[in-house]
Amino acid sequence: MDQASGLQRMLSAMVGRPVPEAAGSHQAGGLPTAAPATRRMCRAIAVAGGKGGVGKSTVAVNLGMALSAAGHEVILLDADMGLANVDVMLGLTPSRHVGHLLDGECTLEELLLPAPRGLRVVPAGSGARRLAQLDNGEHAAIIRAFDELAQPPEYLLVDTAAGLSDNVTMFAAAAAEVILVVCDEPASLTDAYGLAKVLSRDFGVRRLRMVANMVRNEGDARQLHHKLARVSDRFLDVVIDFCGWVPHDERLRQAIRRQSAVVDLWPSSQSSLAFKKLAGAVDKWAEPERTGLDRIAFFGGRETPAQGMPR
Ligand SMILES: Nc1ncnc2c1ncn2[C@@H]1O[C@H](COP(=O)(O)OP(=O)(O)OP(=O)(O)O)[C@@H](O)[C@H]1O
Repeated sequence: MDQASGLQRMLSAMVGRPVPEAAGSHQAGGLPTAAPATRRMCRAIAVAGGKGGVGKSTVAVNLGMALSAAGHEVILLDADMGLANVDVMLGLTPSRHVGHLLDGECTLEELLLPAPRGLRVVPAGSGARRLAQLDNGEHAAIIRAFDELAQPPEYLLVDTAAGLSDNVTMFAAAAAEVILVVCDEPASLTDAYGLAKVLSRDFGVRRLRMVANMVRNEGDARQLHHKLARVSDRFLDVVIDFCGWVPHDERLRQAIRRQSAVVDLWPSSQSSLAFKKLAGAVDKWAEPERTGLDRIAFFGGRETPAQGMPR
């Protein structure tokens, strides 16, 4: 069995039906061991997933707020350029967005919008086609703007768009960590696999994390991870670690309708507790090794001042 047809079979088994063949595949490879380091490095975490509607923005907003509520300095960049939704989800009313930054009309500092629990948001701008098709120089300008912050955050959460556009891959590859949000739908698994393939093959990303969203319990979440990891272990040069799960929770939908984060509105709800647990897990991650990579990255090893106290 050649490698391509092997992948085909595995993908079909993963989603329970035949899957059209994708171009190219990769040999499995090793993962460099992450070196322990101090907890004061600025860390960028992209929240991605490939498929639309799997809960990327929900995870980015609530994980960001859970980290912020635990006393960390957190900025959330809405990187769904041109179709901003983080500000809408949180009921914020930005007067400027990333487009104004690119045009030199404001600094990144001036763009930061305060949200509940100490979270700060960089809005993406809505309805601007130009923002949905940024070129590499513009991606680099946005990423570099974070180097100019007088007080760099401890965490930068980057909420990426759906799909595999440069807006997704450039921002994801520039982050030290990438969380793939996956739900129990065949297209979610295959799209997450597709994104993992592009990030590993074209950008040299060697480790991803997976959060299972809208699942019933941890068993289902781990099963979902197993399906994805089984195929990626075999065909991609990237390791996908399980990093947590969020239950399907009606409270979460209600919070979104009220333009609030569930973590803020109903801190004891099932999903809020899951986001707090996820935040605790994220805060225990070791520093990733990204040595030898020749690409633009958020912060590039910059350190942040000492952490604050829980809010
Ligand atoms: N754990 C959950 N329980 C219940 N509903 C959820 C959960 N996670 C997300 N949702 C709902 O799913 C919908 C899509 O979520 P969200 O907008 O976060 O997805 P997305 O991946 O960012 O979508 P897009 O790629 O289109 O921006 C929202 O209505 C949200 O309320």
